Amino acid sequence: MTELAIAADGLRKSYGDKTVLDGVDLAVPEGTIFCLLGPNGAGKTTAVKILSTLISPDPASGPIRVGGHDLATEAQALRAAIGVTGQFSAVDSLITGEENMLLMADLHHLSKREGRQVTARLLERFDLTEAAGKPASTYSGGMKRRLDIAMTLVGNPRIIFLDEPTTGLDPRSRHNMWRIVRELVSDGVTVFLTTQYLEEADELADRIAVLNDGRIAAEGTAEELKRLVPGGHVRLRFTDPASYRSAATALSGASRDDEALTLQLPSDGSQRELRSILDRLDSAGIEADELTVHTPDLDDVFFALTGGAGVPDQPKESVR
Ligand SMILES: Nc1ncnc2c1ncn2[C@@H]1O[C@H](COP(=O)(O)OP(=O)(O)OP(=O)(O)O)[C@@H](O)[C@H]1O
Repeated sequence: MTELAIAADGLRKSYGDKTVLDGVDLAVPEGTIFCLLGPNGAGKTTAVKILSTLISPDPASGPIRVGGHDLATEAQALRAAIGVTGQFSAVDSLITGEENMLLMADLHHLSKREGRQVTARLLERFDLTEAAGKPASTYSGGMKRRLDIAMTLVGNPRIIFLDEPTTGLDPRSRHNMWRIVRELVSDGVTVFLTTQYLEEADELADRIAVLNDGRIAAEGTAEELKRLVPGGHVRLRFTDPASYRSAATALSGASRDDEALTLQLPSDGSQRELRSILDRLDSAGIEADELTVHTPDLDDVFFALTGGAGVPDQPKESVR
C-alpha cells in the first residue's frame, strides 16, 4: 500500500475568535501532487505553515504526520524531510544566485566540495548557470522562483510545499514552473501545492482539495470535481437528417439544433449515463456520427464550491 507523505486529521487553527482552519483532513500519498485550491484568505498559507512547522496548530487538532514524522513530537526530523518555497521566499536579493545556493549548502552542513557540486548541478538544472554570478536582485520573477526551488532542493527533501509558486509569473515562466514540478514528482518527490489558478490545479494535481471557510468543500481528481457541478452534457451529431429526427424522438428531453443536426443532453459524463444514452439509441436502431462529452471546467467547480452555496444538486433533467 502507498505510504502517506502527509496525513492530517482535523487540522484546526484560530486567531482570537477568527477560525481559519476548522477541521481539515488531509491524506497525500507519496510521490503525488496534491493541490490545495481556495480563494484569497481561505487558509491555504496557514495550512502550509502548520504542516511545515512554521506555526503551531491549535491544541484541538488531531494528529499530523509529514514524511512519517509526528509534527508534535518529531518536528526536527520532519523539517529535515521537507522543503518549503513560496510567498515567503528564502532568496537573499543582495547576493548572487550562486552565493545563495552555497549558503544553503552550508546550512545543510555539506562539505565545501559537495556544496559546489550540488550548486553547479542545480543551477544548471534550473537554467541559472549564466546568471549565477549576478545579484539575485537583478533576476526576473521566474528566475527568482527557480532559484528558490533550487535552494530548497539542496537539502534533498522528499516532500516539497509550494505556496502559490506561479503567482505573478508570465505564461512562459508558469509553464516552465509546471515542467519543474512534474520533474520533481517523476523523481519521487511529493508536492503539496497551493494555488488560486484553476488551470494550474487541472494541469498538475493528482488530487485537488477545495478549501472554503476553513473546511474542505470537496476533494478529488479534477475530473471528479468537475462532475460535482451541473453544466456537463453529451452532444450527439448526425449527418443523416432522418437519423437525427429519430434520435430526437428516442431521446426525449434533449435540446435540438436542427441546422447542425446535433442533440444535447444534460449529463454528468459518467459511464452509467453514457450507457443509458447509447442503449436508448441502440433500441431505436440509430447510430450517431459523433458523440462528445463536455464536463464543466474547474472554474465552474470553484465558483460553485466557494460561493457559499455548497455543492449544488445534480441537474434535474439528467438522462435516466
Ligand atoms: N497571524 C495572523 N493573525 C491573525 N489572522 C491571520 C494571521 N495569519 C493569517 N490570518 C488570517 O487567516 C486567514 C487565512 O489566511 P491565509 O494567508 O492562510 O489565506 P490564503 O488562503 O493563503 O490566502 P491568499 O490566497 O490570499 O494567500 C485570513 O483571513 C488572514 O487574515
